[in-house]
Amino acid sequence: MSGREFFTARTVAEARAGFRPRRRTAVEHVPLAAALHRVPAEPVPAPAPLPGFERSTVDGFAVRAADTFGASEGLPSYLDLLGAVRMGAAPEVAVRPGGCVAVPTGAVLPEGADAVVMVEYTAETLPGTVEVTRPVAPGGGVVGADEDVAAGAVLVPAGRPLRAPDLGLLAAAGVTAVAVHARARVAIISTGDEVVPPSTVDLAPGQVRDATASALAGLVTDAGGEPVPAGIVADEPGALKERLLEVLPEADLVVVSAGSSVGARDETAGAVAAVGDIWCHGLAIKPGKPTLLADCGGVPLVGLPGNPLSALVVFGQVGVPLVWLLAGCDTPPPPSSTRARLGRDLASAAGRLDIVQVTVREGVAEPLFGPSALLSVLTRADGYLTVPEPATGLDAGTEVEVVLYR
Ligand SMILES: Nc1nc2c(c(=O)[nH]1)N[C@H]1C(S)=C(S)[C@@H](COP(=O)(O)OP(=O)(O)OC[C@H]3O[C@@H](n4cnc5c(N)ncnc54)[C@H](O)[C@@H]3O)O[C@H]1N2
Ligand code: MOO
Repeated sequence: MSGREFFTARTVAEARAGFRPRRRTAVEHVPLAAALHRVPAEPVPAPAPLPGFERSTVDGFAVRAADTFGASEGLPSYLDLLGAVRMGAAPEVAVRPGGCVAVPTGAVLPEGADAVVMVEYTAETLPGTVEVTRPVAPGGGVVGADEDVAAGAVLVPAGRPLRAPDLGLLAAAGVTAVAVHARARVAIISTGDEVVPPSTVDLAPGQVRDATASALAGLVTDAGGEPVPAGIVADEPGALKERLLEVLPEADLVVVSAGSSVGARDETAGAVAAVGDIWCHGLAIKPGKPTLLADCGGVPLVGLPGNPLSALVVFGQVGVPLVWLLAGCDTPPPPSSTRARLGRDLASAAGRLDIVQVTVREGVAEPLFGPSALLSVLTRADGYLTVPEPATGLDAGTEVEVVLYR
């Protein structure tokens, strides 16, 4: 095989299914205040039922439902008002046949009652007597002692990033710390003789500031990972291998941008082959074909195309799911998306996944064209659509799903 061709090219679907490291980050305990979007390492069971007591869900009167059957505006049921339940306190009075007890929303249901009639369907025309003008069924206006969560049931599952309501449920159950996977540490290496740090004020002819590393760090953070900046490596034989050997022991994932294409100075594949096994070199995706995936002694490595736009597109497709997976999350939280009509025809090649940047205005997705060398195509896009691997294109007017950037 000529050294100027990609070898072991794969589809994105193959990479997602087959390039799945076994490695997972360690488990740590974090307080609820630091647990948002973290991934529980184990399901968290409820230590006790929730809400823990039978509870009114309305402001009204606790009753025996049977005492209200047949009640109407014309022929109300008349019940003796026996007392009231205070919030946050045990009831001091029970409901007996023909009686009722005033209860606020959320109060303990007094003994003897099996329903709460809403205050709107009652009137206190005589002191001590409550007229009920609408029947309530047994269980109406009440939640059971374990209706939210039964004792021992799962409050939050393992492997799904915690959302705001999860924190609320854990707090309600008195669980104030959670065992979660540590954030995946993602070492980010840029390569190229022309690439200089963003802080460089005056550029020599041909130099470019490192755009990719900062943007990748953002994607890593968004995916719950911890970006570890690992600098810029020149296109010198041996330099990348040396840097890889430095960062690998401390990383859960290594990302190398540029140098994986077919140019004479493209050193990435050689350096990676020296420290690990290349799983694929060349991915059937546009943009982003010069992508490399490797296993470096259990640490996955993603070699990205040099063009920053392509690097970010590929990292979104194959890198972001890895950052989640390494931290124990099999199924990353779905991005928000919207349906739109495609504004014009799109051509594609069968067997290749196309990622097309679009704007969305009034339900129409308009593709943004331009070479992958232009990063601003990404900053102007509202989101992207995909032309699936088997398709040869999409016709204008087709309904498409646009994944939105946030
Ligand atoms: N003969 C061919 N030439 C190219 C092909 C091809 O198939 N045949 N593919 C093109 C595609 S597509 C891409 S993408 C690039 C990828 O090349 P490399 O991964 O080897 O990357 P470089 O050549 O080093 O860089 C490409 C481009 O990106 C700029 N760059 C690189 N790193 C950064 C960074 N951190 N920040 C900002 N800009 C960066 C670099 O200066 C180059 O302009 O190859 C095409 N060529
Ligand atoms: O794959 Mo290049 O990554 O299309 O710009």
